[in-house]
Amino acid sequence: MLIKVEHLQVAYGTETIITDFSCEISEGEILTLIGPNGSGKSTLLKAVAGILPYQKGNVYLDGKDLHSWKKKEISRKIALLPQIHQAPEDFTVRELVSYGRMPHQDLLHRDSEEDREIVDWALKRTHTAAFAERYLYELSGGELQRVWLACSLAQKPRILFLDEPTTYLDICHQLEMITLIKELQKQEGLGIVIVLHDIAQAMDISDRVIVLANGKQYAAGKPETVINPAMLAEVYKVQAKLLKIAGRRRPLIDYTVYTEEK
Ligand SMILES: Nc1ncnc2c1ncn2[C@@H]1O[C@H](COP(=O)(O)OP(=O)(O)OP(=O)(O)O)[C@@H](O)[C@H]1O
Repeated sequence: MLIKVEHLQVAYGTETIITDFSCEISEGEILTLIGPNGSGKSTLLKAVAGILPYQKGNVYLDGKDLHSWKKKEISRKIALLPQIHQAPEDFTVRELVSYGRMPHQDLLHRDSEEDREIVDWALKRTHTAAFAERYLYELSGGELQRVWLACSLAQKPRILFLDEPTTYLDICHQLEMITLIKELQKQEGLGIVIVLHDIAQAMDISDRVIVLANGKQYAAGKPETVINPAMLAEVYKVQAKLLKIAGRRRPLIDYTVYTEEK
């Protein structure tokens, strides 16, 4: 286990968003966070990645309290791909991805041969090498999403936090992203914590699922155990049927929104 979270509490001002949250995160597994809008998923990722302060509880990275790590050291182990990204549009793709190497560099060691090799590897891994010399403003939303993933990979982290990485992608590129995430887990041994709104995708991709509701852990476990009609009714207020399909490892989900009885 690489990350251990104990009784975490995170607040914005006087409003507590995460209350008493505990979990463990290991390399080589895909852990998916699901939960309604505003349930605290992004807040949780930011706090565990050391970007947002937390008010109570403990986070241990490699057995050491997160507060005792320098930000740069955390960034060599955890890369967070947020929902919203900002970068000057006059950056080229390669320039942006090269920024992923910063946690491994200092003033005397900038842009080494190894850095360039890792940037090339990240571009290749995310199928973005073909437009490495283009400016960011020349990319589609889906291409840009993959470039940001390349930037996170260039950090060479052991754990990747991905906040809704499929949201702006068409169905083909969503599937491509999901396949890439599975490859990164299997071939690179990365631990991946991913926030998803698509429950079927969560069912398909995850080794483990945590359901967050109102800043608390509602349920955690294998996707086929955690994702069930009772959870979907209570947490998401939808009626759902899980449909078993021959040849598919996990069921499909058919939803209906509850309607007021006349
Ligand atoms: N910087 C901030 N200051 C104050 N409140 C915030 C801030 N960021 C988020 N919040 C609030 O914290 C709550 C949880 O937000 P968060 O973004 O973590 O939820 P989420 O589960 O990721 O939501 P979504 O699925 O909509 O992305 C929301 O009510 C949000 O309005």
